[in-house]
Amino acid sequence: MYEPDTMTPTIPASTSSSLPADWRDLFALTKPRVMSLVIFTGLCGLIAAPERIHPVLAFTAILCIAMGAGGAAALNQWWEADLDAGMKRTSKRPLPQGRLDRTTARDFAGVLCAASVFLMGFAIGWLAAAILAISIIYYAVVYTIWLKPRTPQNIVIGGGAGAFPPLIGWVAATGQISLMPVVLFAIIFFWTPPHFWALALFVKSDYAKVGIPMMPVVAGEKSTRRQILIYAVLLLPLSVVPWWIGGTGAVYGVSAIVLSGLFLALSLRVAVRERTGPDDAMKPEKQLFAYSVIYLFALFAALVVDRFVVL
Ligand code: HEM
Ligand SMILES: CC(C)=CCC/C(C)=C/CC/C(C)=C/COP(=O)(O)OP(=O)(O)O
Repeated sequence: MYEPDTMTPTIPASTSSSLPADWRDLFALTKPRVMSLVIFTGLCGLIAAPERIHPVLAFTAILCIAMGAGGAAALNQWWEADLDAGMKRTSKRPLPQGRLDRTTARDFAGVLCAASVFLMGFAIGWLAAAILAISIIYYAVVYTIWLKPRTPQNIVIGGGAGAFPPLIGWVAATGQISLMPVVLFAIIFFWTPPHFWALALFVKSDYAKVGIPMMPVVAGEKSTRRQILIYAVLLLPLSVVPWWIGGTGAVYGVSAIVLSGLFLALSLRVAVRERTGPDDAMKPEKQLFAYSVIYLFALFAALVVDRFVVL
């Protein structure tokens, strides 16, 4: 396991007492901004699928994805409260700030996760429920507890967790797994390393401080930049596969080429760049991170638009 230089567990002592749970803190525990894209990709998977389900069932399926993903994110923060307290970016979260006690967070997370899987199973189907359960375990246990503190490949392997939502949406609509949702899974899987390492480059010192072996900390900036480029290169043809296999029309295909082309251009700029010093604002890295989020929203929106527009 990667050995940290220093550990700074600085959670206020008040977390051990029982605090009244504020709904805003519980909501924050679900990482709502990250989850907005998780929910969106799940919804797009459901809409892009060739079969329709009743709107109430569709709403229920998306609610289950939101509850499961939010519950897993809450479990992640329950487990990592000490680490979060030591990092500038995460130190304002409810647990490190002592606004919520750990038992409440754990119970809230457990209820959300269990309810999401059972509701999905009873209302939609047990295949979708099983994949939802796998993705929760993947994020909360395989990534958070096992991979994240051990290997710089944590987010490459762990990226699978966040790639499941469109597959779950698709299976909720059709009841089965086919090639298209597997390709959608692969697109998010290959998108995750550039998405995350762009951010990791400019918060590297945070991760180093608490001993998390993120790629820039372990392999260095140069290697991380090169690896970002490799994934962006692979992502371009992969994002066009849905069109190539006849799963979508030209609206999606052309959008994928344009969006992925820009993704590649921004990644290339990050890859060839040398940091100029400690005051370097890392603007290209921040732009790539911001664009990665826009990219995935736009790509999945194109998938849905394509379904309704016939050229
Ligand atoms: C192992 C995989 C991933 C890792 C390690 C990761 C990590 C991160 C981190 C650390 C942030 C900063 C969030 C914050 O400061 O609270 C972030 C932001 C974000 N992530 Fe990811 N991410 C992953 C996968 C995903 C996936 C699969 C999605 C959605 C499909 C996603 C969507 C987002 C969004 C929308 C933001 C921006 C949130 C904001 O506006 O602050 N991420 N990600
Ligand atoms: C349905 C379901 C369970 C979906 C999974 C949702 C999902 C997006 C998983 C990806 C993992 C993720 C957001 C990691 C954030 O990294 P981190 O937790 O290491 O970030 P932090 O340092 O901000 O805590």
